[in-house]
Amino acid sequence: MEIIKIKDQDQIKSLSLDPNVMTSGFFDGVHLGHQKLIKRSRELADNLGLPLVVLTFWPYPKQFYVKVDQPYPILTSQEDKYAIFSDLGVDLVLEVVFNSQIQKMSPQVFVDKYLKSAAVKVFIAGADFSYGKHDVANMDLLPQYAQNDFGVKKVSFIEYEGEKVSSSRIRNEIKKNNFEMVKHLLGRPYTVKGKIVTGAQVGRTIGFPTANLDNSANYLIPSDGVYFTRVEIDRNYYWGITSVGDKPTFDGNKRFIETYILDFNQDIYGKKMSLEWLEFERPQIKFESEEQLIRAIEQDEMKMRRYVQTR
Ligand SMILES: Cc1cc2nc3c(=O)[nH]c(=O)nc-3n(C[C@H](O)[C@H](O)[C@H](O)COP(=O)(O)O)c2cc1C
Ligand SMILES: Nc1ncnc2c1ncn2[C@@H]1O[C@H](COP(=O)(O)OP(=O)(O)OP(=O)(O)O)[C@@H](O)[C@H]1O
Repeated sequence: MEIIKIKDQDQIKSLSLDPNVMTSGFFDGVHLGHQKLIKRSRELADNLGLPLVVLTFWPYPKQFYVKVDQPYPILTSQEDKYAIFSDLGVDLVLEVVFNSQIQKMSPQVFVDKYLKSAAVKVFIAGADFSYGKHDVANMDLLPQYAQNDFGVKKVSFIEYEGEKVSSSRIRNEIKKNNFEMVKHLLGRPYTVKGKIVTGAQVGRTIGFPTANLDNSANYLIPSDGVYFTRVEIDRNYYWGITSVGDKPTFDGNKRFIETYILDFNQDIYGKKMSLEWLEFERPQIKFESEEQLIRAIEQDEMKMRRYVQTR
């Protein structure tokens, strides 16, 4: 699978692409709905004997529509997203640099520059695919902008338990710590990845070493609390207890994602770690003393060991 970054609006034309089937979206999470859409697109492309192109974006277009100062949190990194695309048989990814210029582009110019210039024969997407402000260029209006240059195929929504599978639904379930439901909607467990970095380095030691996850990739992290997790480092798997919070017992003011890895004692600074969220255990507590915190973590560990035996 080839990945081409599209930095300016006339670049696609200069690529002189072969006629293709194209689908498009941000695909955050590459959830079950997205997977089904890509599989259908692949089948269509095979039937027509054409390659499959995914037109996607970076950064997250939602950022430009929802007025927030912080980058919008993601469910999947671009790297992981593209690995799934590749497994699903995508031939080419066009990653368009999304900016306010594209946001303001008229639907017709968008269709001309990004679809027609890419030699699209059939554009296939879910019923809610829209470009620009809502309902400006949606799947029903797209044939008008296509002007018979390409066909448009609308795919009906994939549902789970009677409700549309969507990234926003998955976000809500993560916020509610419903990791089993999230697993069903994603088709895999919710996993965040990042480097292990040094913590506050205040030199305090409570006898529970923790691996701090650097979340500069800006994954959506569950709310403050203590969680049972599964950790992957160098393709080895371990059980972990992850604390998300600002160490209220010590009046901390910085949020950490720190994991105490069971039966583990290695120097792992700088390594990449994957954290799979299994279960919420308890909220963060401001303990009266360090002693009480230590007793609580000992309890956490006992519960985790019991939990592991049930799996
Ligand atoms: C399993 C676990 C549960 C934790 N729960 C809490 C908590 O409820 N309240 C709190 O203030 N800190 C909690 N922490 C964070 C500890 O305060 C922190 O790991 C400790 O202060 C060491 O910090 P340091 O890395 O800065 O030395 C927890 C840590 C772990 C590993
Ligand atoms: N449940 C679904 N079934 C089929 N296609 C879907 C489903 N959800 C999204 N799609 C389609 O997948 C493509 C990518 O979706 P995109 O990332 O743009 O938004 P989204 O997943 O619908 O967002 P959200 O989940 O936040 O509503 C679009 O063509 C969209 O219509």
